[in-house]
Amino acid sequence: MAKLTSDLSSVNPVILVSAALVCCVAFVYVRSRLGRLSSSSHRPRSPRRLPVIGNLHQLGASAHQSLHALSLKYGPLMLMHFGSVPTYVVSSGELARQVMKTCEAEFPARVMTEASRTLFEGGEDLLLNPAGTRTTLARKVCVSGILSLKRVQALQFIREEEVASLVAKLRRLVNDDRGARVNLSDLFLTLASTTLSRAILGLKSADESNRVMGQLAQQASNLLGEVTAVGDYIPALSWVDHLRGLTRNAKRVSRAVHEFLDRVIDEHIEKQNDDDDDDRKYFVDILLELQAKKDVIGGHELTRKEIRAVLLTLFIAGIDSSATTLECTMKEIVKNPRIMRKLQQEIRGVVGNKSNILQSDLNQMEYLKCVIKETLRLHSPKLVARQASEDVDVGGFRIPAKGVVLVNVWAIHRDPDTWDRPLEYLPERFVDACYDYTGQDQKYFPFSLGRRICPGVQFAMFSIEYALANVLCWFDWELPDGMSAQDFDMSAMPLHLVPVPPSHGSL
Ligand code: HEM
Repeated sequence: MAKLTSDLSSVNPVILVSAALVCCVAFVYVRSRLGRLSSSSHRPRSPRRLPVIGNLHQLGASAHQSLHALSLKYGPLMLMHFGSVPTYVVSSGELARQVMKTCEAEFPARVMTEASRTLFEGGEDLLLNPAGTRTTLARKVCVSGILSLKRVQALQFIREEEVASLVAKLRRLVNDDRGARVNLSDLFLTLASTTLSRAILGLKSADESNRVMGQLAQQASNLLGEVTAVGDYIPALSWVDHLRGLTRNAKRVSRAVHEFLDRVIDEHIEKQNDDDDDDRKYFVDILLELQAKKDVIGGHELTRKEIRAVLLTLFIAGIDSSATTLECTMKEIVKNPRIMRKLQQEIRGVVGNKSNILQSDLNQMEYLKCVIKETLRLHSPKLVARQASEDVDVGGFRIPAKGVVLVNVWAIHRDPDTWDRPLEYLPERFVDACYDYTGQDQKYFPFSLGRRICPGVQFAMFSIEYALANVLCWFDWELPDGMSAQDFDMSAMPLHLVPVPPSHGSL
């Protein structure tokens, strides 16, 4: 002890102070490491991030693909930071089910961006960001009112007329200019847009207003898909969006959409009393009736703003998704001539000598249904977002209130543990398989799962099956300029194909 004391007393005081300082620093470091370790055990793994931008630099041109590649390293639930927004990325079916179904009450809302707040007049949209009874109201309005099976069937005349007009256009082209190619991307977009404009607002397809609404819906949809709004991720830099004109553009589109919808709603209010034909009621008429009843749910009366929001949501949700499914199916089957032949044989076998296809014929087209399911496996919406309303545990990790979750549907639909040859287009995988669109299966959910599942499934399916059956029954399809199926590039936009008279002759 004396030795020790004397030894210590003989040490230079500068060395003593330095040693004490080093010990303090070491203590603080070890404590902070231990602290971080204990809190990170409740946090998923994260790729390394940069100051300010977080992990934004790791998102390539296709965010879903970049996120999938990172998830292979960091696991099926990883934490990323897009600017200042902590985002939990889910890449397994089991975790997707937990977020979207088991914990659906804790994840009631989609994520609002500056563009959606502007378009939906402050973000109170019933469908994008609902809360409480408004959610129930919105779902009721959509599911049992405007998108019910009865209503969707009653509007079959619109699908028939619009598809007949597309077929007539193609027939004229084949007769007048054989071998000419058509821009199928454009034709499908117009078909989806005119069909929905008629069903939602009753706008006649030949009217200028139908075309204008289609364009406005497209602009609104582009705004919502705008991932480059810097302010959504780094609020301090939102002035960049002002400088780039993004904010001004969103306001302009929002104003134009609302003025347009207001005009149409007023016209329908004027006409409401003269027209009692229930089968000719459009979605806007149903909403106005619900508004007039005033007792939709708990005495809540639909406001004009809410009606506009529901109408706009239907346009945005319905047009691109339907057109993309039609376009991707045609791309996949021109790339796979065996599938095209098998499908045409089925369709033509069912239609026989009839000169038009009936809605009831579609029930016998089993292979057509498998083809569409396979298209939706590979080409349905890629990322679905949710925001937690309170702290919630997912996969053993705590996601805090306001935490954003991105479900990578693209990756789940290609999971090699679920799907044999996952990258190949094989409609046969759905023959005798029990996958459907009801969101029962965590491995396959192109229309989503849980309480936010797409309420437009039936409308979409009737429209897509009917359009494809017609386009494939009355025409054969070739690639332009003698291109072979192997050389066809799936990512080529727009899709140009050459319609020719069917090999069995009748056009
Ligand atoms: C192939 C075509 C379609 C696909 C693949 C599709 C898929 C989806 C998906 C994945 C969602 C997101 C659900 C979520 O956030 O969990 C959604 C929402 C929605 N879809 Fe569709 N959809 C299609 C067509 C349609 C059509 C034609 C309509 C209307 C006529 C429609 C109306 C809606 C509405 C209103 C929502 C919002 C529901 C809510 O927020 O609760 N969809 N759709």
